Amino acid sequence: MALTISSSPSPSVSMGLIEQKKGVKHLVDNSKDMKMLPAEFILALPEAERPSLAIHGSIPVIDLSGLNGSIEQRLSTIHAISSACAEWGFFRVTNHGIKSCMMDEMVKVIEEFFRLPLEEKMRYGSEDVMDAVRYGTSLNTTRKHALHWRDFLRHYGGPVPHSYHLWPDNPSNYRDIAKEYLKEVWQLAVKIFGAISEGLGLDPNYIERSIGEGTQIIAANYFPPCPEPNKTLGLAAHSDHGGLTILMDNGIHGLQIKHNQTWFAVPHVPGTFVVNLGDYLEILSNGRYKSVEHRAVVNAEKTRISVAVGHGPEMDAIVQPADPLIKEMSESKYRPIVYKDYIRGQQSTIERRKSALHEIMTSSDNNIDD
Ligand SMILES: O=C(O)CCC(=O)C(=O)O
Ligand SMILES: [Fe+2]
Repeated sequence: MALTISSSPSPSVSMGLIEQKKGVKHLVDNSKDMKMLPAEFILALPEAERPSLAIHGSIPVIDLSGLNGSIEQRLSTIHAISSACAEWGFFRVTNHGIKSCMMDEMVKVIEEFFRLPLEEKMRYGSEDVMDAVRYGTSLNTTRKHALHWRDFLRHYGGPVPHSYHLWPDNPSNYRDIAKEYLKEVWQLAVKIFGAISEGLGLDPNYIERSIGEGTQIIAANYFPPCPEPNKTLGLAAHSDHGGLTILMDNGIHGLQIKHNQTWFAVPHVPGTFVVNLGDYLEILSNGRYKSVEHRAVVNAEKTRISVAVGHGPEMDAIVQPADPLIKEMSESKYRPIVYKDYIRGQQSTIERRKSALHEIMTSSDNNIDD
């Protein structure tokens, strides 16, 4: 069922448009002892999809040190990654080579950014989904929809971050820390892309070659405590547009993933990353792997921060299934599309889920609800 703006009368208070655009941190900071969720945030979620009903589960855990081990270890790690991609589309990585202190430092500087006065953050305010740097709130404030309980900072990274000079210069160490973090995360993504290529029976460099210079986008999400967390979401169900997202948070639970039509809560495990497949890999694998819907739930007590970094092809690349996989399956299950057009379309939806991907599927027998 679609998420729609609740039509039932709500006893909650209501906010003006200007106030809405100031975001949820500002709202919470300026409302003493808020007990009720403002009506604009109430999401009409089907009963079975209530955040509190998610099952506590565990996703596959991949020890990446296996990729540098003996031939047997390497093959068994690649096999474990392929199975995780086919069965879950989500896995946790350990021994990934990024130091915990760097992860902590990144979360800390993001937290400092969100703690800046509103005017300072608004220097990066943008409603254009393609802008290189954007501070904002909810999902898409240019269109009327039930608001999401999150503020965000998004910007491009990449091995050579062309937009570096546009990134926040306050906190003063933000650029240095983010640059270093994004560089390491990029290398990690390339390593996993290599294993996924091999698992798909492709040349080990196939995906790396396909993404070329690539596109890396960081989305730092800030979810303050919410007065009625079961009535809204920090981020509603969506799949990511890129190939791989590498995600961490500040230790506060909130990520849920849809697996076999059931929402699973994914716990925080210190020092690890959660990796998920996005639409680009579903397309490239010609549907062998599916991007997975996930969402962020909020809680009444603690602020949650998550840092998601997506990795996809160059903006002007034409996204389509890998040739060898089209030949193997005797059909192409997705229509070619320029990646930036795909992103623009996906980011402009308000009922996100996997709607953008469904638009480019060539046959209706693709499992719509996977
Ligand atoms: O907050 C989370 O755990 C998920 C964030 C996410 O899915 C995103 O930014 O795309
Ligand atoms: Fe996501």
